[in-house]
Amino acid sequence: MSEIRLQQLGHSYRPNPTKEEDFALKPVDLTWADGKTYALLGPSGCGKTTMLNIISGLLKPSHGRLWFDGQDVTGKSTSERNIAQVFQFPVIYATKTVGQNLAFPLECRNWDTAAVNRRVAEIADLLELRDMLSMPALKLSADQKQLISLGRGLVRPDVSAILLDEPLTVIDPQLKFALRRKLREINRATGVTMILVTHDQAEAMSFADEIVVMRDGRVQQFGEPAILFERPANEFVGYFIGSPPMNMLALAVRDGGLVCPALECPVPGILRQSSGTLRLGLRAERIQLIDPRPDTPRATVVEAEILGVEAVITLRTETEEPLRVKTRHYRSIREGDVVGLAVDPVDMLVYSDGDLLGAN
Ligand SMILES: Nc1ncnc2c1ncn2[C@@H]1O[C@H](COP(=O)(O)OP(=O)(O)OP(=O)(O)O)[C@@H](O)[C@H]1O
Repeated sequence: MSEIRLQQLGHSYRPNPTKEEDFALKPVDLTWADGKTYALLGPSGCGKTTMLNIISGLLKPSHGRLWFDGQDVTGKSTSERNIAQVFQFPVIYATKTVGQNLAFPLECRNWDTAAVNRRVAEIADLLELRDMLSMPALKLSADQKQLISLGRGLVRPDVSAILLDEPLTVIDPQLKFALRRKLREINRATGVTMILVTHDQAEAMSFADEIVVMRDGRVQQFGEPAILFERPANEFVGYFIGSPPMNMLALAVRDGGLVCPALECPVPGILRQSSGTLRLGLRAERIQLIDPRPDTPRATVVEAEILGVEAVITLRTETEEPLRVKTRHYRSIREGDVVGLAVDPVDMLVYSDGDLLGAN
């Protein structure tokens, strides 16, 4: 198991890259600690698979170096790196039993039969596949087949990391939750580093200790799920993380201070000379709906989307800007109602030309 370090690692599929746009992955420095769970998250085409393939050794980067535990592995093959991979579709040996599938990587390394059986039993226990060892692998459900794919990686005690490329895509929604939890349990039990590629923010948030958010080949933010939610480094992260996305409201400068016309309130913030387009970022979960009073900002209810115990209320502010609020107290709210808004200044984030300027 290894610490993985990317040193100015980047990739262009073009022979002579000259401009930034030529890079599918813009050069980046990142360090992933041994034993944690990570997610690479971003929309289609943002460079997640390119980064994963460089780490696995399927793709040689055009720029930078890759280090595993201080050892330069940039030029090494996948097998020399000891990386295990789980893909979108389970990869199993269809003619073999579950046990034979798990044993195969060890037999290829010439382990003796007794040691193979011991290790296969250990891994089968961990994956809760012990009762199925003699069953044909083909007979298993899609989530169990994914566990076999994972098991074939885990069975090697020297595996550096397990890379998971959208492994939950073909899993039924009801089973996804259980399999995701199982992956985390396995990570905690074995201490093996896991890197999950996904475009699903909920999946990334519930799986990973830390998330790398990417867009257009560039790392936008790297951090714990709670930090990405509470302090998105830029408007894209605020939009991509959270459901609904972070609200963005226009800001104006009055008498040297910041004000939000939609909320009719001052916004604490550090204002620099160079400040460009200023916007206020507000999470839908941090806005309270109250009875309208003359001294509070108001908005009109456009629609309510009921999600069970809570609802997302879409409002139109007095400046005609849309605003979304997530609340449990929605039962008496009707379309066309005028409601009051309450926001704690600590929840106000100021963005200048898209980047976080300062939290208050
Ligand atoms: N073999 C290739 N040759 C040329 N360009 C490529 C190649 N593979 C990927 N690209 C381009 O590199 C960029 C990043 O692609 P990549 O597959 O890494 O993104 P992704 O985030 O994994 O997308 P998805 O979620 O759709 O798989 C895209 O613009 C893609 O078109």
